[in-house]
Amino acid sequence: MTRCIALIAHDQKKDDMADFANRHQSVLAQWRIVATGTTGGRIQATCPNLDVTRLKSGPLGGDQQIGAMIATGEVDMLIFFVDPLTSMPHDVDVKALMRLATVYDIPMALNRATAEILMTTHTP
Ligand SMILES: O=C(CO)COP(=O)(O)O
Repeated sequence: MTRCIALIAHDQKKDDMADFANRHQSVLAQWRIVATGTTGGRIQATCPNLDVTRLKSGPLGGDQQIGAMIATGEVDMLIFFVDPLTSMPHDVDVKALMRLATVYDIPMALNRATAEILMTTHTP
């Protein structure tokens, strides 16, 4: 079964995520991709050939959905470009997602430098 990668970016990091997805399009195409709603929309607009399953927007439960998918073994790797300089109403959801990625010990990149490494070291 194709392994699944989750892609998420906070608003200030969405340009970065769109660029990242564009540059790694051929590798990402080998994964099943899930994303929070707005991030997924940006990725699809930049990379129309990628098949992206869009969940709810982060503040409306998208982080929690991805956390649940980690808990059920449906998400194998998380790339989350976080904005460390803006406070978020759904900060508790973000923390819960990171906690579950840690509990289930899946590869998790929270910035681009680490995401770049995961793209070269982890295959679906
Ligand atoms: O807020 C987010 C993650 O916490 C991202 O959600 P969106 O991709 O819907 O903006």
